[in-house]
Amino acid sequence: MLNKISFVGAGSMAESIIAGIIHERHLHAEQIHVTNKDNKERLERLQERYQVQCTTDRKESITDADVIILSMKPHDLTSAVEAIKQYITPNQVVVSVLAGISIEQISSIVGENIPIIRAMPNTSSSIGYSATAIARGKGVTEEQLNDIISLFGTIGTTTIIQEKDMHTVTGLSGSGPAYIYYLAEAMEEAAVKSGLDKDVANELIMQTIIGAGEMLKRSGESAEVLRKKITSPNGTTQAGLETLEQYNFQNAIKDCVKSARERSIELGENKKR
Ligand SMILES: NC(=O)C1=CN([C@@H]2O[C@H](COP(=O)(O)OP(=O)(O)OC[C@H]3O[C@@H](n4cnc5c(N)ncnc54)[C@H](OP(=O)(O)O)[C@@H]3O)[C@@H](O)[C@H]2O)C=CC1
Ligand SMILES: O=C(O)[C@@H]1CCC=N1
Repeated sequence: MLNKISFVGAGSMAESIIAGIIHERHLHAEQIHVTNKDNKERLERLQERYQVQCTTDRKESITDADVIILSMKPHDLTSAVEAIKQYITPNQVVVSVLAGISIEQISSIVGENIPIIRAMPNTSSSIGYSATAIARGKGVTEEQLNDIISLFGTIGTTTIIQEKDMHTVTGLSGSGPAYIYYLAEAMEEAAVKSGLDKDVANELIMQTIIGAGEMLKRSGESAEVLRKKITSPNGTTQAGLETLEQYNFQNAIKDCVKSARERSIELGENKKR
């Protein structure tokens, strides 16, 4: 049972999780504490929007928190943790949503005696639709793990994975919503170019994506089978898919996920910012 959670980092991902938790009423706003580097306006905005406890006082934010959620960019991890480390105790659990950074790396900065969990949510958290992968570090108790599963469970699905798979998951479902939005942008542009009203196009695209997602979830059939059911011989879908093939669409997607995965590895190796 969580009484206080503390976000260190108040950007897009922190806000998506906060919005989801508040929306699902998993915790009261006053149980959620948020701090960032130095952007006071951003903290004020979050406080106004969600009534969460925003402060630049790191001691106040960290002390007595059951969970500390690290939600800064990977290159800010060391400086952010150095500033809060003195207030973290072994009965707290640190959850990192950072791409690429391993539990071992976090542990070496936070302290070997602090339990650490890695989570890879996505921005659909804000409406309770995240696909969150969770990897457990050494020293995390069953109770702490269950608390974290239940926290992320309020903002979408949770899947326990081995930490070695975190780079792949980051490139797949962490970044994944952006690939879908990119597709939606192109579909909208094509529709508008053919004379369709933008709002009409958006309504149809949106429902098409939701419907396809729900079919994948509920029909019990594979993506391939579902695709084939739409593709009449010599019909419109076939014509569309043949064009995608000419552009090597599937290879582009495979390379997209691969590049994101490789970037996650690179972030962990601290090669390039
Ligand atoms: N965006 C996404 O879809 C996803 C992101 N992630 C991960 O979440 C993390 C955050 O990403 P995102 O929210 O997009 O990033 P943003 O750039 O939107 O936010 C970063 C936040 O970190 C804060 N910060 C920087 N330095 C410090 C510090 N020293 N102490 C405390 N806070 C600090 C910033 O504060 P200030 O404004 O004051 O500088 C800002 O609030 C990344 O590690 C990313 O890999 C994971 C899954 C999905
Ligand atoms: O682009 C990024 O690095 C982060 C991690 C996953 C999604 N956004």
